[in-house]
Amino acid sequence: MDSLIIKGGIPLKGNINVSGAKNSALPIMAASLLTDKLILDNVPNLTDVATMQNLLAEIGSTFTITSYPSNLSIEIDNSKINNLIAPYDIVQKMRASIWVLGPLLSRFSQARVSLPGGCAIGARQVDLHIEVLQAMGADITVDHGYINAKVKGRLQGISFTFNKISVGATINAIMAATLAKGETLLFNCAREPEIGDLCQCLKNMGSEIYGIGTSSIRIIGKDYLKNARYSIMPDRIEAGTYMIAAAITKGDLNICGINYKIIKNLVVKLLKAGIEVVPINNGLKVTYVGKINPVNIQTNPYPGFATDLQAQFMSLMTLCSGSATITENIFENRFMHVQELCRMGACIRVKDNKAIISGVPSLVGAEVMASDLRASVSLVLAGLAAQDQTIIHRIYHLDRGYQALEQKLRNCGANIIRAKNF
Ligand SMILES: CC(=O)N[C@H]1[C@@H](OP(=O)(O)OP(=O)(O)OC[C@H]2O[C@@H](n3ccc(=O)[nH]c3=O)[C@H](O)[C@@H]2O)O[C@H](CO)[C@@H](O)[C@@H]1O
Ligand SMILES: C=C(OP(=O)(O)O)C(=O)O
Repeated sequence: MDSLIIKGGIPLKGNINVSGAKNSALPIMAASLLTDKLILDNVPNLTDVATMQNLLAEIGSTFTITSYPSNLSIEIDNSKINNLIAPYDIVQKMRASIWVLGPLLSRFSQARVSLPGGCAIGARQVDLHIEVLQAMGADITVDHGYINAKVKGRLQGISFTFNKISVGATINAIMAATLAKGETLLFNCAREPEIGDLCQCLKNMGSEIYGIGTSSIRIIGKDYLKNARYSIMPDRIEAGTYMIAAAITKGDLNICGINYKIIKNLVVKLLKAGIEVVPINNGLKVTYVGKINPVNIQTNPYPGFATDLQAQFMSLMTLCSGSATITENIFENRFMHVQELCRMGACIRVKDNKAIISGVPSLVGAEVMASDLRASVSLVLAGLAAQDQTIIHRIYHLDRGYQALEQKLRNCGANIIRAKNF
């Protein structure tokens, strides 16, 4: 298994271009099942994208992929779908696989999808996905670890209120509703920008969707959707990670290709921490100016502070001049990085869903283990700031969500290499 070796203590300086958003590319690839052909531009070159491609190929999709230095264009042809089963061996690799359920059911009236199960960050149920599709008329049973869904004819438009905010369930419901009979009203929806991106793509495919970006979404179901082309939005979590990299390494980075508005919550917290963040042409300039103040954060559904940036922000707070509290409200087990950060000299206490961080003057390199995607990158950030050498094992998680991570960091002065089978 690959490892990363980082020699820390170098302030990062330069430009980093933000790639397309993983969490937008994945549902949009699944949404392609609602039509015969979808061409996607600015797709990030990530293992999760390859996993979604494998899953769709299993279902019968074919692909024409053009690889550019900074992204992929993917043409998905779904005109010969021949298998409505999403098998365990692919689904267990990636939770986002659950997003083929809504489109398959809505377009082909049935689907059998392996339960995605839990993962390192929490149990991650799919009850809301099932509930909303049942409300639309689907007959759903779970057996032998699979969700079996079918509907006589078409799904029906409904009025439905989610009893909990869920990105995934909102996405499955929206996709299913685009081909349902009649109008669907969804309340208490997640408002993440990636859901807006999906909706814009669905509109290009001929969907009628109102309330995009709000918690109440109205969809007028269509008999069919048409072929379309769409460019994936920039990855706000990747952008936020590099913004924190500038701060934690006492550096100065231009993060290019990100809009301030979708990352405002992090900007506000970085400003409070005493980090300078200013808009530049097509992005943000992030500069360390001599201090890291303690700042408390609480993760919450968008527009709250993103849980996908919690681990990275915790790395930054390990070096703050005081004590900061981080509260994780989305996932019940998203503090796997704490133990590893402590191996590097951080001082963190966890009580229930709160981590109390007492800032230390510096971190020291150590051998650490990556447990999930954002935990992994939080260790990279800590390693970049730490004295001496850090070795991070099990880094395959990083390739799920960070395109060309080492290259982007090296371009800004980082001393980071990947060691094979270390
Ligand atoms: C590929 C992708 O885009 N993943 C993102 C998506 O994950 P995902 O879509 O899985 O996250 P959800 O918003 O659905 O989950 C939020 C919470 O709701 C719970 N829940 C969810 C569904 C359900 O049926 N029942 C239930 O109880 C989950 O266990 C979790 O505690 O949103 C998360 C929250 O912003 C992000 O961290 C992930 O990066
Ligand atoms: C949790 C994440 O992804 P997933 O939902 O695919 O596990 C993430 O991107 O941080």
